[in-house]
Amino acid sequence: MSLPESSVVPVVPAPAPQQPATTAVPEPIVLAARNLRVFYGTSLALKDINIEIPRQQITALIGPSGCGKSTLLRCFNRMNDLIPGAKMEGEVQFDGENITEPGTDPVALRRRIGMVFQKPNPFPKSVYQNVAWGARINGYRGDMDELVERSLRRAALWDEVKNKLHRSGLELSGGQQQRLCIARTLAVEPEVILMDEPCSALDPISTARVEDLMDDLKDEYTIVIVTHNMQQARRVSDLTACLMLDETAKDGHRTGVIAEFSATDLLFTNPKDPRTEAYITGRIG
Ligand SMILES: Nc1ncnc2c1ncn2[C@@H]1O[C@H](COP(=O)(O)OP(=O)(O)OP(=O)(O)O)[C@@H](O)[C@H]1O
Repeated sequence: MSLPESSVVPVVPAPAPQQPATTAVPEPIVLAARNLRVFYGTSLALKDINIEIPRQQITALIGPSGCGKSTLLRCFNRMNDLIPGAKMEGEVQFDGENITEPGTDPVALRRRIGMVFQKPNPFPKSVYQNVAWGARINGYRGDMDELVERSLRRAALWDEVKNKLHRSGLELSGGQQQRLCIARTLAVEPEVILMDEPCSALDPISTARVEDLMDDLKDEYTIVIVTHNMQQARRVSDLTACLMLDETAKDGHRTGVIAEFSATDLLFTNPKDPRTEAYITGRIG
């Protein structure tokens, strides 16, 4: 039955309920450096490094070549320990624990803080073995097939490799190899993923896939990425630290410092430090 026109009551939207004023709750800090200095031999590579990395966010480290981005990244899982002559002073905290203390087991630490490198570096083994490797040496007792599939799905690679799990990982394209390395890292179930220029060896399409993947992964993981590509930092990261060479060093040493650390949008639209502005506008290379 149709209603007479006069009985149709116009729908007036109910007033929106008053929203309480909210302030964004900052994510808890998962990694922090406090008064960190890093030496290679007698050469001071980084000084006065103070930074707090929030959980489940993407933090980008940018800055000119040689300012210490990769050095800082490697401090977070003690990868610098593997470089003869490298030494850290100050504190690096992971979940509130100072991981520079001699009591920290770097191997156990690297299980919780995984790393993806610039150049995809799968082992010369099958796709399956590449993913299973870390879990196996850590004594994983669950269903390995399930873990391999889950890790490859999480790395957005499953559909491309599900029919070639037992082919060499080296037969994949560069972009697929990098996602395989990410799957290998995820299979160890880390909390943090450090990425050192993960796209610099990839074409634009593969780069876009890795960037999309990073965006997906931040629901579960904290990501710290070193990138030379400022557009990439802008696209993917929530926070950006801009490192610079310290202009006050008089002894000829090239020492990196953090010039500015803030929300990515802010850093790129309204940099507070003239060195950041010079870098992001291309005046410092
Ligand atoms: N293994 C090493 N041994 C000695 N010095 C090193 C080593 N690795 C880096 N350095 C020095 O430490 C400084 C910082 O290097 P690092 O690679 O961390 O900078 P970066 O900002 O990541 O550079 P790039 O953008 O060119 O990769 C540089 O002066 C570099 O020469």
